[in-house]
Amino acid sequence: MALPGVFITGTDTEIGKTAVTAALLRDYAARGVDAVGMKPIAAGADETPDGWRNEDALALQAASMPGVAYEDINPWCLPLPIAPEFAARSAGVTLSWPPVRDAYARLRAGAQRVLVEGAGGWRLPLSAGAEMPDWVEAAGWPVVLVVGMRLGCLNHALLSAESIARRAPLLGWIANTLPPVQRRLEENLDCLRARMPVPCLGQLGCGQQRLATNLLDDALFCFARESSHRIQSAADSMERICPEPRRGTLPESI
Ligand SMILES: Nc1ncnc2c1ncn2[C@@H]1O[C@H](COP(=O)(O)OP(=O)(O)OP(=O)(O)O)[C@@H](O)[C@H]1O
Ligand SMILES: C[C@H](N)[C@H](N)CCCCCC(=O)O
Ligand SMILES: [Mg+2]
Repeated sequence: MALPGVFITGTDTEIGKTAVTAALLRDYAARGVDAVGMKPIAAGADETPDGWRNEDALALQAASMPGVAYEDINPWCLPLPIAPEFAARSAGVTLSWPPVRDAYARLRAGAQRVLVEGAGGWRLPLSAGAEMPDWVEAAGWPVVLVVGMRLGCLNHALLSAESIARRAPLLGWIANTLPPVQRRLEENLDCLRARMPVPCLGQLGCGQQRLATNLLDDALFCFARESSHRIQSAADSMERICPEPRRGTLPESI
């Protein structure tokens, strides 16, 4: 079964999307699953002899299966560490979907899993008429929400889940325990487990490097099966409504 990429978004910037994505990639590697991380848009980069390089994209490349080109991991690498729309303006470029679409196709052709890290939070503006959810919808990526467990995360998590569900399938959420560990952490986790519309797929602890991928895989395979059933039933319905003409019999209307 061809699995779609999974879009990893977060309740904010700097809340652990990269830490969680890299930890998931390391667990896939330990399980012998060929997995690759992607950072379509990165804002904040250093100039190197090989070109501009972003630390998130490098971290994902390091945690990915070997031999993946940086340019496919990070098609849009912008020098300034600011909102990508403004960083693109400063760089004299306009963020567009085709380079991301083509790079993703190459990554997906060579890997069993592709984890696509967003930038900032879910509704990231990209240009005058586009936001990141437009690309996620175009790609058909299901979404996982990383919740940075810090004061304020309850509201951010619930609002993000509500907004994501309007545009894309939300597979689940992952708790990331950033330092310093928030007060009453367990009560915050219990509150989200009770209120979030989708299951918790794991928790990355403080300073941990690995995160089990089994719950993510369960949710992803379930999504892929349901999607293929929907496509098949739509095809079946079309067949019933307008069956292919049998050879040698032309419809009366011609
Ligand atoms: N579970 C954790 N334990 C310890 N440090 C963490 C943890 N999660 C994140 N951090 C640290 O917090 C900082 C922000 O994390 P990270 O870069 O993953 O955030 P992000 O959401 O990917 O940010 P951006 O929006 O810029 O992509 C980093 O210095 C990272 O090492
Ligand atoms: C530069 C930073 N580390 C992120 N890569 C980009 C964060 C974009 C935030 C946009 C916003 O204000 O919502
Ligand atoms: Mg990141």
